[in-house]
Amino acid sequence: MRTIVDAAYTGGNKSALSVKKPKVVFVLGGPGSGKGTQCANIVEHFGYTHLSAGDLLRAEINSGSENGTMIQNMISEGVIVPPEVTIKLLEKAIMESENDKFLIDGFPRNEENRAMFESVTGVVPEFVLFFDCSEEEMERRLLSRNQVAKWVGRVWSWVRWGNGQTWFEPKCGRVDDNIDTIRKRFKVFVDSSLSVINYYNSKGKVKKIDAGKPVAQVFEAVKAVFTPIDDKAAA
Ligand SMILES: Nc1ncnc2c1ncn2[C@@H]1O[C@H](COP(=O)(O)OP(=O)(O)O)[C@@H](O)[C@H]1O
Ligand SMILES: Nc1ccn([C@@H]2O[C@H](COP(=O)(O)OP(=O)(O)O)[C@@H](O)[C@H]2O)c(=O)n1
Ligand SMILES: [Mg+2]
Repeated sequence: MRTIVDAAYTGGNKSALSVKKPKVVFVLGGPGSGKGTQCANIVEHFGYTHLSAGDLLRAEINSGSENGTMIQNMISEGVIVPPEVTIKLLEKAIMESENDKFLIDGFPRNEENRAMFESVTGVVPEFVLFFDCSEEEMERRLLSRNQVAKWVGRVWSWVRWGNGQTWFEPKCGRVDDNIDTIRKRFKVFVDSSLSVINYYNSKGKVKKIDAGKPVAQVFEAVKAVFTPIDDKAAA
């Protein structure tokens, strides 16, 4: 059965989002710049729903969908998945939510993502939050995210098997948080994603945050962006 979301891709019909008209903020920045971490804070303080494009794609792999193998291969290589796949997942998540305010994290990652999202859904972002961070710092964070995931896996298998000698090295963490794929993801960010940030910058929509600082300090800067002007005057 054709759903209203499918209809958006089969020509002629209006996208479901052009009817819902959600308020959208794009959250962009290199891999490891802290998008997911700060989105969790924004959700808590400002009532947005967080949609991570990467998380939606990983959930699609785990659901056993027909696109799963293709997505898995592309993520392992650090390349960008065809936009119709990612947009469909975002549209579905937005339509299934009762909220009307969304942080879209890690999307659009190239011009094709951006142009198709705007033309299919008719939605333009309120603004774009850009986490600016050096590659050295992002690399450190991603490798440490991988280490933390591995230790969590080891402890989990220790608890599960009840002895210190695990029978297997658990496969934990993200397949793309290894140094080779991290470097490829940095290259994709510079070659393809920065142009999206430049595009929105030319429209005066980019709020740039220095993301190289500790989490709490980054969030202070983020809060200033989200706090309405009236509230700032009253504070
Ligand atoms: N400001 C920060 N300082 C140090 N580490 C951070 C900071 N923000 C996030 N991290 C850590 O860096 C890693 C990547 O953060 P994450 O939010 O997943 O980034 P992204 O979604 O942009 O890849 C995580 O392990 C996270 O705990
Ligand atoms: N718009 C998007 C977002 C993610 N992805 C894929 O998902 C991977 C992980 O994205 P992510 O946003 O979870 O990664 P981080 O920037 O959070 O580290 C990317 O390297 C791409 O392979 C994509 O193809 N298109
Ligand atoms: Mg992330």
